[in-house]
Amino acid sequence: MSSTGIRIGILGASGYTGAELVRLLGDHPQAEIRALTAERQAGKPLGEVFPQLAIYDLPTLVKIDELDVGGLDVIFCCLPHATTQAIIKSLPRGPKIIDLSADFRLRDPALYEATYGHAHQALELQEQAVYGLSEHYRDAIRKAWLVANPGCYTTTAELPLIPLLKERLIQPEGIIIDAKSGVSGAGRDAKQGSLFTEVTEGIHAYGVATHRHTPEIEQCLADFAGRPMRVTFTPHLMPMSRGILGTIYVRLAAGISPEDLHRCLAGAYADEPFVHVLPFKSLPATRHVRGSNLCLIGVHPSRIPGEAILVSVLDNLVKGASGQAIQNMNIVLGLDERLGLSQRPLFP
Ligand SMILES: NC(=O)C1=CN([C@@H]2O[C@H](COP(=O)(O)OP(=O)(O)OC[C@H]3O[C@@H](n4cnc5c(N)ncnc54)[C@H](OP(=O)(O)O)[C@@H]3O)[C@@H](O)[C@H]2O)C=CC1
Ligand SMILES: CC(=O)N[C@@H](CCC(=O)OP(=O)(O)O)C(=O)O
Repeated sequence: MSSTGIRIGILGASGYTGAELVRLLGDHPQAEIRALTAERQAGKPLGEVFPQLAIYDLPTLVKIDELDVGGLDVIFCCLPHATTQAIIKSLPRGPKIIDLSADFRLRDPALYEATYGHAHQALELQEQAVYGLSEHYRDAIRKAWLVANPGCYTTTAELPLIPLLKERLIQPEGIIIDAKSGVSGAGRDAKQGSLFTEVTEGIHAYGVATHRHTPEIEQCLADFAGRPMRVTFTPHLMPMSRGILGTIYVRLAAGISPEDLHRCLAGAYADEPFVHVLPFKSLPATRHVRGSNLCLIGVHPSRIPGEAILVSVLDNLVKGASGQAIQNMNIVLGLDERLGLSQRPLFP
């Protein structure tokens, strides 16, 4: 291992986002994976849990209390909600932390409690966390030691909406986000709702009017709209392993056309390596981003005058989680944001 390498620990490496980090970091020229943790799978080589990762020379999975934090530059935290905050609080300070859970995303403690059903266990850390939507919080991320990586649905919705709200091209009221996700978004843990028989050959809405990503989306959009935001967000579970597609209905501001929205988005993301706006009226599909850190956005006129439809897609495990986490690590460390993220979409 090179002496200039970034020494990395991954907490929760036996889960989907942890495994995805290992896959992606295999292409990062400076990443040195020094520690991997698991709970039930502790004691095993990661290649036994995920045979596709057996090609890498990796440390054995250990429990978190066996971790040597002092030897690490960066920790990716891929643990379940609520578990995460107590664990991060207990770690010695030093390494930069990129947290993939929802624990440090909501800034208002009362909103956190109302959304997650319990009081936050590490409010002093919450105040120091920076929201990690890379393209829009870059300056704050550069200075952060604790990055709250956004949720997968939230990234899908926020990337197309932020430039339009910032430029006042759409009305802040009446935004509808209809989103569909693959089942890996629910994690690897065995759950009734993730069973083949519950998911195959069908689609269903869930979390209607209550999903915990709604306040996260509203908090982020309010940062750019300069006013409180309320949105309608409905997630659906699809019979596919990866991918999210968000169809977003917006009302145009006075005198604005759907073409203006397209021009704004294309301009806003022209220099971004991971967000790409398709030609006007072209629409993206989840298979166009599978396995990559890309978010693709399409803009289409509505049949209803004064309205427009946006379609946004990403891979929930990459731009929606582990890919964006690596992008954030690169920002925090002052590296080229693209390092380790050159994977092309796997099509079809
Ligand atoms: N899946 C997705 O698309 C996305 C997930 N996220 C978030 O990222 C985080 C990780 O998600 P994901 O990888 O899907 O989850 P998984 O359920 O697939 O993995 C969870 C990991 O945490 C470990 N773990 C579970 N409980 C404990 C505990 N009490 N102490 C220590 N380790 C524990 C598990 O170990 P073991 O299996 O060995 O018990 C496993 O390695 C979650 O907070 C999730 O909400 C964010 C964006 C997208
Ligand atoms: C399909 C599915 O179950 N998806 C998850 C969201 C996963 C994710 O991005 O988000 P968090 O990090 O906030 O968990 C859900 O609806 O809760």
